[in-house]
Amino acid sequence: MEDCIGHDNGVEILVEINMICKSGPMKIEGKVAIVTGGGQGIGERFCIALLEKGANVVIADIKTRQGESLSKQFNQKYGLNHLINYTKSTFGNVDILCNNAGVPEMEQWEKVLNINLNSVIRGTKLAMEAMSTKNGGRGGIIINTASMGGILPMPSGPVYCASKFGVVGFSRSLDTCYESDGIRVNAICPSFAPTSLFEASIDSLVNANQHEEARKMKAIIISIDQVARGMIQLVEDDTKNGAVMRITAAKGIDYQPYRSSKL
Ligand SMILES: NC(=O)C1=CN([C@@H]2O[C@H](COP(=O)(O)OP(=O)(O)OC[C@H]3O[C@@H](n4cnc5c(N)ncnc54)[C@H](O)[C@@H]3O)[C@@H](O)[C@H]2O)C=CC1
Ligand SMILES: CC/C=C\C[C@H](O)[C@H](O)/C=C/C=C/C=C\C=C\C(=O)C/C=C\CCC(=O)O
Repeated sequence: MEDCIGHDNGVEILVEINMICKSGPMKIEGKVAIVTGGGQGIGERFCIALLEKGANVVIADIKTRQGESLSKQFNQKYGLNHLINYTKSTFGNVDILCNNAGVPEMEQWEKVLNINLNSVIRGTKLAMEAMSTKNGGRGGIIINTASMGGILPMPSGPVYCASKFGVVGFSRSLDTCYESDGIRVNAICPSFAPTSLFEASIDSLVNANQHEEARKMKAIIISIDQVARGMIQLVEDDTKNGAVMRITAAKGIDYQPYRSSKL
């Protein structure tokens, strides 16, 4: 807004108009995104969706046919810390972080918590340092992939469920960071989607003769593309901060309602 209307309330109007202009949807084209677990499944669709919107996408994955050597190199050499520094030094900024990597329930339950929760916390903290307007960054958005298993109990995967409840609580607790650092943090909670992780979970149930539980999970399956559309909605809508998006067969994309109380 170059020219001034000339009198005091003109300036107020200018400020007001500026504020209105600033609240448009976040433009993804040209932004820099990181997608952990981007080698397949939901993460791969996240990469495609962000690429289709013109973002530069850094894929961090330990197991992908196409870029396995790069991913291994990435992960061996860089890890999350170097991943973010590498992204910032290569592209100048980190604007979007999808903490998406995850593993299903397994015997080594500490691994489930380490990857599904600790890495989400670590990645969020590191990205916030890179993104924060307090550190010369330009702000940004962090999408933490939780699960409907982060809202509802999951007898078939109690530790997995605990990790996802943790992701939801952690993400919701960071809603003050938009005001202080220009960073929005949201959680996305898909229901069952046809990926390797889901298939591994079905196999475990079938092997344990829990055929009815497996049938129930398959009955409420959603599409991976639906999840990617939900992620894009969270990135583009800058009114979404500390939000918990649900993606279910029954209700499509909606948001978990919470009482506004905080501790
Ligand atoms: N598929 C489903 O039914 C649902 C999945 N989710 C969540 O979505 C996210 C993505 O899972 P899916 O695409 O379904 O599974 P997937 O197994 O198809 O893809 C997960 C990707 O993450 C990668 N990964 C695992 N550990 C990693 C690590 N330490 N560092 C880097 N990459 C790592 C894997 O190599 C894989 O490429 C996970 O957090 C999962 O818990 C949430 C709700 C539903
Ligand atoms: C052990 C892990 C096995 C599979 C994990 C899956 O990958 C995924 O993370 C878990 C999904 C869990 C889905 C659980 C319930 C889904 C319920 C519905 O979709 C019910 C419909 C609406 C509920 C919303 C409401 O209460 O209004």
